[in-house]
Amino acid sequence: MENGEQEPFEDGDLEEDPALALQRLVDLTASRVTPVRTLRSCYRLVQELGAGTYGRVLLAQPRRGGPPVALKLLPRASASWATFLREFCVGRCVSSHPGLLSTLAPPLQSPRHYAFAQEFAPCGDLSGMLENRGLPELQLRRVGVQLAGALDFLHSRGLVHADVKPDNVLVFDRACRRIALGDFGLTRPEGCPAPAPPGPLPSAPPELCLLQPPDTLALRPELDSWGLGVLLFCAATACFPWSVALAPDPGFETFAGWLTACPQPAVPPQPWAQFSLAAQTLLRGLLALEPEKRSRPAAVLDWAGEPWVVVGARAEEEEEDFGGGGEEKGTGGEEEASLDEGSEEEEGAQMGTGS
Ligand SMILES: Nc1ncnc2c1ncn2[C@@H]1O[C@H](COP(=O)(O)OP(=O)(O)OP(=O)(O)O)[C@@H](O)[C@H]1O
Repeated sequence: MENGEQEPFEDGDLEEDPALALQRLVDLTASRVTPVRTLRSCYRLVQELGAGTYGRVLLAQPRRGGPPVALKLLPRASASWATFLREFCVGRCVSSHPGLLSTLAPPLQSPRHYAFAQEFAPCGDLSGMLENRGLPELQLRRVGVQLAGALDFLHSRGLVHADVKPDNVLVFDRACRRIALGDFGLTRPEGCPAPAPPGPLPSAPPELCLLQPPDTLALRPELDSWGLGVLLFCAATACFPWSVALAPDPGFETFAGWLTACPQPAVPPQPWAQFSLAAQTLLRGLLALEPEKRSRPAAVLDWAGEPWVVVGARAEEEEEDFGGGGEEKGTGGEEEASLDEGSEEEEGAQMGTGS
């Protein structure tokens, strides 16, 4: 923290009871949020990086120097103080792991926004890299291994991410030597009640899709195993295996039929036949229909030394495509970018006009 007081975070250690420890951190952090008249007093706001359900993420250059950051803005009109503090605290607690996006102190509040900075990923999120085609074999396995390590770390701290999907994987280089899982907005201690998803989500497991509001489900790490299985499928094929993990979705029915067929067919149905036997075994484990039978994310490591995709083996030049410099986002020119109205209206001016 900037005020020189010791920060209440101990290298990802959430102590004996993660829920109690997280609440203690939230309580301590509440008095340490720095009020600012405008975010522009601390940052030069460069461009919008993305927007989600809860807020916007801006590329920002700290005025005191240092590398550019991704500044997450949660509008005070819609985001609760507790939600903001919890997302910031979880992010700080897990920042020591390279597979989890680092969150930077201090948390800020301006008249219209709660905000905190995270390390900036120059290649954006994984869904942006999957617009036309799946990742080449090498990158695919790099993504799998890093996410397995990240989730294993999170679970060992008693936390469940609960929102593993391509949009939440940030990419630092197009060869995927470093990727990191971000967006800890839904991350909670294991055992916390999870509500039914607001609508059909392709990354949600069957037990969550079956929930009828107001019923809830206790969060378990197996939820993230399922999310990881769906994500690996997406990363390999550039599409989701189903719209929702419920019958009568045809993609889900095909998969569930393959999983439960007795005897097993010699060749799996499409689209699963494009995976190697190693990857089929991995995906069947991560995507087991019953949560208690699901593999832990670390199962990825058992299969990381073998090819995962057999059909449409990619040409070498494609691999090189992904290894190059690519379309990294920079900090732009010297001028501040003009962003949509609504970013910091309290400042009474569009970005690009003030300093
Ligand atoms: N550190 C970062 N570096 C680069 N881009 C980022 C970074 N963080 C977020 N983004 C971009 O902003 C988008 C939204 O970020 P984030 O998922 O944190 O917001 P959200 O409102 O919580 O979204 P969601 O609706 O998925 O919950 C990401 O999908 C990504 O494209």
